[in-house]
Amino acid sequence: MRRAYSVETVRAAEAALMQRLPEGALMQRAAAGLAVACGDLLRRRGRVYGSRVLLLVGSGDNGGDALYAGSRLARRGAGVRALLLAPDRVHEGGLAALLAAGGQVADGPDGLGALDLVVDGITGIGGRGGLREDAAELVRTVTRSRAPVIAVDLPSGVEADTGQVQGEAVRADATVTFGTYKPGLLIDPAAEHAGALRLVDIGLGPELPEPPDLEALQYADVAALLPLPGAESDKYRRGVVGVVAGSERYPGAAVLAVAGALRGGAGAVRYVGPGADAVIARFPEALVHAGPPSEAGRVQAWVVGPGLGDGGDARSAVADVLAADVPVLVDADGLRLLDAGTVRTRTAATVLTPHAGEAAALLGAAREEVEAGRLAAVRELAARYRATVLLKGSTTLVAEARDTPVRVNPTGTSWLATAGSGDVLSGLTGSLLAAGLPPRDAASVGAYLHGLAARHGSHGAPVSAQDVADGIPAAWRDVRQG
Ligand SMILES: NC(=O)C1=CN([C@@H]2O[C@H](COP(=O)(O)OP(=O)(O)OC[C@H]3O[C@@H](n4cnc5c(N)ncnc54)[C@H](O)[C@@H]3O)[C@@H](O)[C@H]2O)[C@H](O)CC1
Ligand SMILES: [K+]
Repeated sequence: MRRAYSVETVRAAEAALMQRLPEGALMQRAAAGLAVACGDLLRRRGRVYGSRVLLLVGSGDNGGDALYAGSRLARRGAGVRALLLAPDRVHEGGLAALLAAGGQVADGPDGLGALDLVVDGITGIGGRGGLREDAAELVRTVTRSRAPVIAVDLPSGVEADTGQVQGEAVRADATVTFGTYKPGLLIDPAAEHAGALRLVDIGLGPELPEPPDLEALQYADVAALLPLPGAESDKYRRGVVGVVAGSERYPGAAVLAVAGALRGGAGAVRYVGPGADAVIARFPEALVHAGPPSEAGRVQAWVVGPGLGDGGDARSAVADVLAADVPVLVDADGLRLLDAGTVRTRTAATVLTPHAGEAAALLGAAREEVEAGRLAAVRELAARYRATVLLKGSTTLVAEARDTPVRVNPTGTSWLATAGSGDVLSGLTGSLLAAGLPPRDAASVGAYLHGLAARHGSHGAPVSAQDVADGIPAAWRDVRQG
């Protein structure tokens, strides 16, 4: 499990740890780990000795880390130059160490020549807002040099606590972060700026509280949550998921939601809606029903909404399902037919799976507001609807109304931005609910498998929603084989 903490929590842990350590010890631990990561990258590109390294040095401790790491690379024979953003306000101990190791201070951003590595020590957890113009100009210059970039602690210019990026920010090939992950390293757009993540243990662990502010499931966590049938299982004990989806206008949504549901671990799928012929044609194993969902037979969870439209039938179908005493996942058109009051008073779990536009409608906010503050939006939605919310996007977030960490899905891919992939996700997640997973786990495991299935089908090429559904078994096997 990747766990992330806010800047405030990191600072408190850092302060507590520093009480027990000699002055500057933490920075030395950070710089040592950073130098190792830089050395690994330089060796992959040739060798450390004689390599040309440029440090971008801000006036805080982030710059200090870069300078001490630079001094270690200089001792290993690298040609290290430091570009100081504020020569009058620089980490003196770090600069002295670099110069003592044979490093130099660069005159300016021009005439830097070819570079083998750029180390971004402009800002870390002390950064506020988009990069100031002087720093932004420097970042533009360095980006043009196309040299590989390693970011210190965070790519400078990203918001550590939210993942937001206002204005210019460093785009790194890798980020070496200290003590713990920060939420901004796991959530887009900042996560995209960070590149490959490397966590350096500086001994902060014991000072970090439970629970973390944010967490990201890893293979082993998902493998432990997958519902596996036992010897005594039958299709009913494995759980039956009901799917209310599709309409004259969107018949395919029914087929895609059922496709996802059949691969989510439930023992049977009950389909209710006008798309029965199309569903049966594709999935003869589906149980199909005409008439209201409440007369369709017992289910352990319902999925309602994909391609449902907003007619009278749709409205009554949603109301019918929400009246049931089992977990209900509401997606797509179903979300437009929801009122917070009904959801808040349900005793059984409710899972809402909006994309940013649907989340904005549920919150009465603008879509841009949701996209600019996804973490805040998903938390607000979960609290306001007293539900588990899966906010879809390049990094999908899962929050619940209880005080548990928000989960961020690490397997997302922009290839999932294709029509119908959400229908597959809702069926898959509904199936995990019917198989008995608690709502937060069903939503985060569903998103995890969905992302992995798309990556399986894609390998860098476009995938269709059907490909994603067909890729779920391979993703499931991947997780189990770990
Ligand atoms: N986590 C740990 O236990 C340790 C972290 N270390 C490193 O220290 C930084 C945090 O250092 P701090 O001095 O508090 O702040 P920063 O260096 O991140 O940034 C402050 C610096 O940046 C300037 N600044 C702020 N906002 C902007 C902006 N928008 N544009 C340009 N410049 C900006 C501000 O003026 C300050 O000068 C942490 O990230 C780690 O790298 C320790 O080394 C080890 C322990
Ligand atoms: K940085």
